[in-house]
Order: sequence, then C-alpha cells, then structure tokens
Amino acid sequence: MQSGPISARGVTAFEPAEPPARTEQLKFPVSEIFNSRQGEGKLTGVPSHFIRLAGCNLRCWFCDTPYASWNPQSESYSLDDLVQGAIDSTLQHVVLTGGEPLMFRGIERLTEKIRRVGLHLTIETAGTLAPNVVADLMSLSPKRFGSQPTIEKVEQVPHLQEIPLPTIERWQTLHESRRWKPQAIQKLIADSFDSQVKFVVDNHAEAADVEQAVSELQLAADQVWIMPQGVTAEGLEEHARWIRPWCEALGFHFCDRQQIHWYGNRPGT
Ligand SMILES: C[S@@+](CC[C@H](N)C(=O)[O-])C[C@H]1O[C@@H](n2cnc3c(N)ncnc32)[C@H](O)[C@@H]1O
Ligand SMILES: Nc1nc2[nH]cc(C(=O)O)c2c(=O)[nH]1
Ligand code: SF4
Ligand SMILES: [Mg+2]
Repeated sequence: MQSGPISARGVTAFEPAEPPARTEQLKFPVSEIFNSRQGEGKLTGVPSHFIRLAGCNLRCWFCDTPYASWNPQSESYSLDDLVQGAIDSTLQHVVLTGGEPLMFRGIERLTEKIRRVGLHLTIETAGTLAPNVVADLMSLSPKRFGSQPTIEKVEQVPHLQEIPLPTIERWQTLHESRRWKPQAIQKLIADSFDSQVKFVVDNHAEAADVEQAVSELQLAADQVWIMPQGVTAEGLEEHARWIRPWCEALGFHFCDRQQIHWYGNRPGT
C-alpha cells in the first residue's frame, strides 16, 4: 500500500501538503471593473484600473454606488482573474474600492498579490475594519454622524424608496455601531506606505464634527481632504462656496471629486 505520493523518480516524497488557504481559489464578489482616472485625493488625474467589490458593512444615506452597498449586485471573480485583469489593463495604478473592500475573506492575499506583481495599490475604505493589508496609498473615508441612514434622510433619496422601513431602522443601528473605529483607522495608516483621510461634509454641523475627528485621530491638516457631499456638479459647486474657504482657513485639502465633473455620477467611471 502506498503511504505517500510517488515522485517522478519513483521515490516516495513526503513533502508537506500546501495549507488549504494556499491551494483554495479565493473568489470575490465584484460589482464593476473599469479603467478611469482617479477622481479623488492626492492622485487625482492618475489613470487607474478600478476594482469595485460588492457589499458594505455600512449603509450611508448618500452612498453614490448603491449597487455596491444597499443593493449589492455582483459577479464572482477569482483572485487570479482580478490580478490578471489589472495586469492586462496596462495601467500602473489599481484602485480597490466598494462597497467595503476590507470586509472580504482573502483580501490580504488579493492586495498582496496586486502589489507583488509591481502595481501601485490604492485602497478606498471607510476604515472600520483593519485586516493585515498594505497599500501604497490607504485612502480612508471615515464615516461620521452625518452619513447615518435615518428615515428622514433615506426618504429624500429616490433610489432608496423601495427599502422597507424595518430594514432602514436595522441599518441605522448597525451603521451607528460600526461607523467610527479610530483604532482601525490608525492601524491601516500605520501599515501602509502613504495615506489620506477624506471626510464627506454636507453642512456646517458636519464640518465642526470633522474638526473633532481630526483632533481625535491626531491628523496633521495636510493629511485631511474634505469632499463635499453630492453626486452632481451643481451640488458640489454649491457646497464648494463655503467648504473651500473653510478648508483654506484650516489647511485641509479641498477634494472636488473630479469624476463627477468629468463624467457625471455614472457606473464605470
Ligand atoms: C463608495 S465609497 C467606497 C469605499 C468605502 N466604502 C468608503 O466609503 O470609503 C468611495 C468614496 O465615495 C465617497 N462617497 C460616496 N458617496 C458620496 C457622496 N454622495 N458624496 C461625497 N462622497 C461620497 C465615500 O466617502 C468614499 O470616499
Ligand atoms: N474616477 C473615480 N475616482 C474614484 N476615486 C474613488 C472612487 C471610489 O468610488 O472609491 C472613484 C470612482 O468611483 N471613480
Ligand atoms: S461606506 Fe462607502 S460604500 Fe458603504 S455605504 Fe458608505 S459610502 Fe457607500
Ligand atoms: Mg466613486
């Protein structure tokens, strides 16, 4: 009876089996893959290959990609296919986003492999979870009270009208308990080569609250980017009138979400 695998030379080889985590083919739910220009933050304008994973542990009322959060729509891709797609794009920069990309099993291996093949990796995350990932640019967008999906807010969003009330209430509670994890944010920043922290601001109360968050995280002003809440060029411009001078006064970067100006808020851009 054979007690182990036979090598080509007929000698029994007792090589240890690869651990299951290595041989198993990891899969990820992908809502879209596209090439575009980075529209937000310090790499604005850089041609990038975007991978958007579907599914989020939060539900912000204003989410501009509900097809990756409130109503996740996805196709399954293997880790190898995602990496090969990024290589085939011929772009040097990969942006991994969602939904919440850091909530998926195997994300450590996907991110490691993207970097190991020599590509520059930006991770877009709300910073509520801190798996052992390394990014060239960790692009955090922590969620403060203003993003809460209250019934009053959700009622104002046309594409969320089908969501049943009990579902909204459940997500409001979950969102509140999950959204602010300063230790996770600090670990993600410490583990990455570079980082930026982008807050979404819709009104003056939220601006004051961001100042508190910046102080709690002990961020230098030039690590901070302020994005006006909005999914139309007109909406962003209206906010910019007061947000831009406020940023200038405090030394924060104003982040104009250029993709909205370039393309409108369209999937695949
Ligand atoms: C869709 S999220 C995906 C990554 C992660 N879930 C997060 O929130 O950072 C990508 C970026 O879009 C921003 N965003 C989403 N909806 C927005 C809106 N209505 N106005 C401004 N920024 C928005 C998020 O804050 C985040 O920086
Ligand atoms: N052009 C473009 N730039 C982006 N930067 C971050 C994005 C995101 O959705 O995470 C995004 C996006 O969806 N499109
Ligand atoms: S955390 Fe990001 S993906 Fe999730 S709902 Fe909020 S903006 Fe959308
Ligand atoms: Mg986007």
